[in-house]
Amino acid sequence: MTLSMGVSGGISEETAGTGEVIFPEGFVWGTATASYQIEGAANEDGRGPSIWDTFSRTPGKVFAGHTGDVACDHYHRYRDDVAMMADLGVQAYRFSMAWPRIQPDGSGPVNPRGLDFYDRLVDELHGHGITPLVTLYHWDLPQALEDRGGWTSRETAERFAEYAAVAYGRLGDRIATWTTLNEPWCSSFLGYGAGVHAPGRTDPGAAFAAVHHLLLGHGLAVAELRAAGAAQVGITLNLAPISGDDPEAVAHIDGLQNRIFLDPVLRGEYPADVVERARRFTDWSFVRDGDLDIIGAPIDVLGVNYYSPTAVRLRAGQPANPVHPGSEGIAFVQGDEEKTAMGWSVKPSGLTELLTRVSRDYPGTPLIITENGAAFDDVLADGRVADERRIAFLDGHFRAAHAAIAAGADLRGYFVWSLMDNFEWAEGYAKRFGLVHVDYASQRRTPKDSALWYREVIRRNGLQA
Ligand SMILES: OC[C@H]1NNC[C@@H](O)[C@@H]1O
Repeated sequence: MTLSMGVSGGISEETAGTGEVIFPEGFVWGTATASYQIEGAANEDGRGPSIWDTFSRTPGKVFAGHTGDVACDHYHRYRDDVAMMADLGVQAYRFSMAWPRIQPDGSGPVNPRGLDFYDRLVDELHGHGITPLVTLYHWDLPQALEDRGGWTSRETAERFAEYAAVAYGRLGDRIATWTTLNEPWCSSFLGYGAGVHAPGRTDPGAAFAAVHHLLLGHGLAVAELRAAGAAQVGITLNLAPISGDDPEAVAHIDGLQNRIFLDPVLRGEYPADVVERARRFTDWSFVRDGDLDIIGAPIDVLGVNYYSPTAVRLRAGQPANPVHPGSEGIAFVQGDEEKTAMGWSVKPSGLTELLTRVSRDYPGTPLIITENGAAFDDVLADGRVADERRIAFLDGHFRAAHAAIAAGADLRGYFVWSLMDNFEWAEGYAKRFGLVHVDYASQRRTPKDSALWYREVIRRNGLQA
């Protein structure tokens, strides 16, 4: 089953507010994870070091010095985890492959034992009737490539395309949907600009070079995947609706958060206003003739990750937010909405706004919500996690997604982040996003109430009144 199969049947008559909501026939319900966040086995079966192995070992970078060395031990427990997904009725599973497992140095020799793991995982998924959706890169760049410049270097983009071809060569017969990158905004602006993610660099110029080479890697990988016969290719972007009273401030942040990725991938051009504003940090000389044609090659599906909206306003004297180069004088403000354990505003209507905007401004590409979910301070008591706030969060966002479909968005599926609690990057294991609770000492999995609720949503293909 491919994930962008045409959904048949119309939208049920949506009842306003909390009424019954039924999604189109064929709508795909899934869960999502990423390799470094769940696999563990960091030094097993030939896996090489990634920038996150290095970063998490750098004192002060990750909460309490947590690392992905063991994580959820998914590398060894994948059969039980897949069986657990099947029990929850999950129809599709979004996971990422660890480049350093497949090419320990990021180039050259392939590690067959790394590919063997994904072989086993994909066969287990198919054995349970669960459709795989793979992300080729979810931030665990081989350290050897970072040592040669990482995403600031054009070479990394070229090596990424080679890696994509290797991965497809082994698994292309069993994976229909291939997405190249997860959230290049995080890899570039958090990793090279603000330094709060691996590799921990704080150089805005490097961040813009990373933006370009990540996108070039995407385009080069799409060409390899197409040549190899991939059924569906795409990319996942973390996007947010930007609101505020000052149009220039909104345009500035919308440009850095959204349009600097959407425009190249879906229009084959960088937004002129972003290029001009960035000239104080870069001369864009890393862009070569023909690059934008490569980056803008058509894709079959756009993955959208949404968590929370962004609101900005002008504030005299406000220092730049290091995550948004050049944002002096722009304050990031939060409303009085409920907050998650990450401090993020809960605003389901932001999802409707985002999906309808993308559909309006970038028509013609089917959308999948590849991540949406929330961290709350879950408590396991008597073998149960009564995570009613997560249920409310998901209920609201599912309704918001349905409203976007009713407004014309071509939304094909929804992957809840995350299947299970896992390594939340700089927050380590302190933040729990899972539908399933993980006791890291025992590795015991406990489906939360939200997982049992989600099972009913999937069975019903919608929400009860
Ligand atoms: O912060 C929650 C998630 N956001 N998107 C990327 C994932 O790796 C994160 O865990």
